[in-house]
Amino acid sequence: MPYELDKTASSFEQDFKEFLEARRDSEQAVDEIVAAIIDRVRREGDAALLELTEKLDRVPLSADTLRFSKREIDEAERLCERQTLEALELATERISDYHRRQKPEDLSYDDATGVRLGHRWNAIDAVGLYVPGGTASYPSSVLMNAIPAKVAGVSRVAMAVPTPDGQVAPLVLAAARMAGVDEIYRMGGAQAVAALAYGTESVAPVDKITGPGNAYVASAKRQVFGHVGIDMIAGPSEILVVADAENDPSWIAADLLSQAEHDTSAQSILISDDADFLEKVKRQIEVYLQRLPRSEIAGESWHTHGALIRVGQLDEAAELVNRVAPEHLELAVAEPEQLAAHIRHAGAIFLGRHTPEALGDYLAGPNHVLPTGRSARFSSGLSVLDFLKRSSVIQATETSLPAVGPPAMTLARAEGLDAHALSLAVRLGLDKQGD
Ligand SMILES: NC(=O)c1ccc[n+]([C@@H]2O[C@H](COP(=O)([O-])OP(=O)(O)OC[C@H]3O[C@@H](n4cnc5c(N)ncnc54)[C@H](O)[C@@H]3O)[C@@H](O)[C@H]2O)c1
Ligand SMILES: N[C@H](CO)Cc1c[nH]c[nH+]1
Ligand SMILES: [Zn+2]
Repeated sequence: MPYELDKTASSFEQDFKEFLEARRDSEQAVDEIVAAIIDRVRREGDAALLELTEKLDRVPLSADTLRFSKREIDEAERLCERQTLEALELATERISDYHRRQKPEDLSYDDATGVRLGHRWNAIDAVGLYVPGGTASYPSSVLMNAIPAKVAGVSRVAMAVPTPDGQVAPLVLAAARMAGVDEIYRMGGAQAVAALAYGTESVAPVDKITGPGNAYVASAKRQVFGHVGIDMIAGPSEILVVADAENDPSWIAADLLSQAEHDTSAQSILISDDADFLEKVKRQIEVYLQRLPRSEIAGESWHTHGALIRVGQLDEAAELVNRVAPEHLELAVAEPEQLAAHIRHAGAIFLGRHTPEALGDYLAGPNHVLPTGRSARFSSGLSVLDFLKRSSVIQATETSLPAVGPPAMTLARAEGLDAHALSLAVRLGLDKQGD
């Protein structure tokens, strides 16, 4: 059964806390498995990578077959249906258009003392894109990772995708070519993240790893952070819908299942002020679960990590949303903007009854790689900025240094760092002993 919580009940706070913490224990077990995998790949390189890929994805590979060849990508493109490629092209255009608008400008100005200040943006040299592929394939995630990297100007874009039982969706390879990916490797999970971070004989290391994945991928990214950069924790998908009773229950039920079907660890929450409506959605979910192909995954996810929450008034929902900090938030209410004004923590917000989250997954334009596990409290969806970094620029001159140098010397001496003071003093002619 999904959790059923009533905001007016005296046990609400405790129940809600338990609901939010339910996934933590299983995360700890995953962390231990992942630490051992990373350690092996780091020490043994290709040998461990290939052995783990054979064990976990059931695909025997050699150093020669780890990377997809040009011929394999040509062949995959030929296998894709025209209509699907056209939809992918449309998605590429829309996602590119949105992300090009994110490109930031350099900054440069002269302050009142005449010192020139600013910053310059530079692309990261090499990035590793993780594209999930354990139980479903995600050509859309190829575009969402690769397009911002290319817009930023990254020169080496390597992609990892697992090929369980040796299978890969041709559209994944077609999407990689469409988006300009340079290298594609048949590897997934923690071993792929470790190979990208530390490098092996066959995989050159990258500087930053981005992209979504299951709990193993999310844990691996967390554990290699510091050696390489990462975008965020984009783990098992989540949706939170706030809906009034004017909605068609079947629309909302489908929206909740759209994220539940990603992973048994996905999370779907519905908040409403109407108990009858919650009951109708719950019943409709069971109806859909009878017919959806991925109902085994969606059903387990819904029954273990789903929640129906009744509030007295819909405006109480904002406080709960901010505590959950969901990856995706749908506001299926009459005045979505009014409610959205009180939302501070959500990866992406979908306004109104006609904006299902699935639109954002594919081709609305904004990125679908979004923070999960309450990390929307401190991070944002993937963007062009994730593939850039900033160097600040400072230029003082013979005439402007005298204005800012002496107070800097004062601070250096206050810190007891005399060589700092000296490097200013010698330029200002204030180093009496040096004469
Ligand atoms: N947050 C986002 O932006 C976003 C976007 C798209 C997808 N997703 C999520 O990505 C995930 C995709 O998951 P998936 O499983 O289909 O593919 P995946 O590629 O993330 O994971 C598959 C890999 O998991 C590893 N693995 C599986 N079981 C393991 C075990 N017992 N021990 C060690 N490693 C193991 C294997 O190495 C396998 O290659 C879902 O959770 C989905 O919700 C998130
Ligand atoms: N909802 C996922 C992000 O959590 C992204 C996705 C890709 N394909 C379908 N959905
Ligand atoms: Zn989705």
